[in-house]
Parts: sequence; C-alpha cells; structure tokens
Amino acid sequence: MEQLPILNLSDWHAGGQSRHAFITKLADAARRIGFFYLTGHGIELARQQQVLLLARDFFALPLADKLAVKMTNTPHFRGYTRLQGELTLGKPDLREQFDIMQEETANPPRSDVPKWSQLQGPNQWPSQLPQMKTILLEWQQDLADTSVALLKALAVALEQSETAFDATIDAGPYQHMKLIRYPNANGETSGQGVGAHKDPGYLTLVLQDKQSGLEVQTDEGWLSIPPLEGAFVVNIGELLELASNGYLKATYHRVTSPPAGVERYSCAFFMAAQLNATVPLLPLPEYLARQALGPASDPLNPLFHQVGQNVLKGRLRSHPDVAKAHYASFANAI
Ligand SMILES: O=C(O)CCC(=O)C(=O)O
Ligand SMILES: [Fe+2]
Repeated sequence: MEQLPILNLSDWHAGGQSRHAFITKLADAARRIGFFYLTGHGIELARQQQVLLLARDFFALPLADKLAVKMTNTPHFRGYTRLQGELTLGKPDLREQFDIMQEETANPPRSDVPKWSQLQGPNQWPSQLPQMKTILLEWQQDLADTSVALLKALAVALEQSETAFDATIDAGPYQHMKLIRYPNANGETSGQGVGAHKDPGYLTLVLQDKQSGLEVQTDEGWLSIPPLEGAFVVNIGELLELASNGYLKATYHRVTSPPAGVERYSCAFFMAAQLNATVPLLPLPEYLARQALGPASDPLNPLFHQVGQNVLKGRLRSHPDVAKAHYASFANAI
C-alpha cells in the first residue's frame, strides 16, 4: 500500500519553480488522499518534543488535579476530558485529552447573540504546570501561522488568488488544539482510540510521538500513518471539502489503541474559519470543476456554511456531558 506524500513547506516559501512543484504535489495529495506529511515548517524538533513531554507531564498528574480543570466546568469546551468522556460514532473513545483554544474573554450568554458565541472564553490551566500556558499558546499560534500558509497554497492549487480565504480568517482563524493520551485497550474495551471521523474545520496538523495508531481510509482499506520524525501529519477538513465542492477530500481517519504495555501521545491542532464567517463556494475553473464530486458529507455531521453553528454542533456531539451541563435546552433543539 502506498506511503503518504511528504511536502516541504519551505518550497512554498522559496517561490519560483519550487513553489510551482509544491503546489502540484499539494493539489494531488489533498485531492487523492486528503492527508500528507509536512516538513520544512520551521517548528523545531526540540519544541515538538517539549510539547509531547508536556502532554506526558499533564496526564501523569493525579486524577483530582486533572479534574480540577475538567471541560464540564465551563461552556467553552476547553480543559480536561477523562478516558471515554468523548464520543465518536456514538461510542466512547479510549483516550484522555486536554483542549485549549484561543485565550479569550467569555461573552455573557444573551438571547440575542448566537449560541456559538459561548464557545469563546478563557482556557483552563493546571496550576501544577505553570509553564504550560506560555508553551502551548505560542505553539498554537505558530501552528495557526503554518496552517494559514498551507491554506493560501491550497487556494493557489485551486486556481484561486492566494487571498481567496482571507475574508474568513481576517480576525484570526479559529484555533483549537488537544494534547491526547491513548492507553492500551487492556483487553477490556474495543480498541477505539478515536472512532472513524472527518475533521470539521479547514486543516488539521497532528504531531505524533513514536507510537503508530493513526489510520486513514483509502480505496484499498485502512492505511497506517506511522510517525515521521519532525513532520506533522496534515489533513483536509470538511470546510475545505465544502469550499471546493468536493474537489479537496476530507478523509475518514481513526486511531486504534496501542498494544499492551504501550501508550500513545499526540497533539492535534485544528484550524478553521473564524466563527462568524460564512465559507465561500469557490468558483473553480472548468477543468477542476469537472473533477469536483460534491462534498461527500458525513451524514452524522451535516455541513454548515456557517462556521460557528457547525463547530458548536460538532462539539456538542462529541462532549455530551458539556452539552448537558451548559447547553441543555439548545442541545435538544439540534
Ligand atoms: O491522535 C491522532 O493521531 C489523531 C487524532 C484525531 O484525528 C482527532 O483528534 O481528530
Ligand atoms: Fe481527526
């Protein structure tokens, strides 16, 4: 079975022939597989290792310390989710995670503002790891910059202006990241680290430790994506599939629990349009439009051009405990 293509982002920044070759390779990977490795992004190996180490330190804290920053504390979908606290395909995922988004102030809940404005708010930080806030916020910003460069390259690959998506991210793209720990299945439960899903946003960048487990759906079955030192695994999200009328592919992927005696750590970063944006349907030239099959949307996750509503719906479905605690009347309505 084939390997994922490796794209070097410094080719995009170099311009000229290198940029041209990068765009051609990117268009092919994003259309055929929806996944690729990214190198040349300028984020040093030492920082990648630091973030994975931080994940280890955080998950090694006593459960009570982790629960002090649990996601259900607030309506903003940030903080700690314990093992099996999240659902994919209606089934609990065998992973624990710590989520942050942009550091923001909360909007007072009011009936005349959209419900998704409650996604915004402050992050929760564990007092035991005082360095965590600075490290992760800088990391998140650097990954946002990297993903915006890729978004521009994808616009060019679709024969659009580099600025085609700018209006949807001009107040800063939506940023969301998770530290994740996957324990081994221990023979007790299914090995669903995370069930098969598509990511909802524009682009996802995943950093894996040395342990495989990520798998991508292809015509020939599930393709394993082993870690490649220094590289991020990048995938296309549903908003890009939607914007390109299905020319770009948001691909199903999943994580299988590691074998006995092993655990797996990863850090996933999700970039989307800003919450108040409406995602454009790009006017593809005829020769590309002919190959656009229409978005093969996940029937369990209907696509919304309106980003805030789309993001909130996904979060409510993944985190039923937060939905119950903070969105009770609303969750029933969608
Ligand atoms: O942990 C990984 O490698 C990927 C996780 C993932 O697909 C997700 O959280 O959306
Ligand atoms: Fe994912």
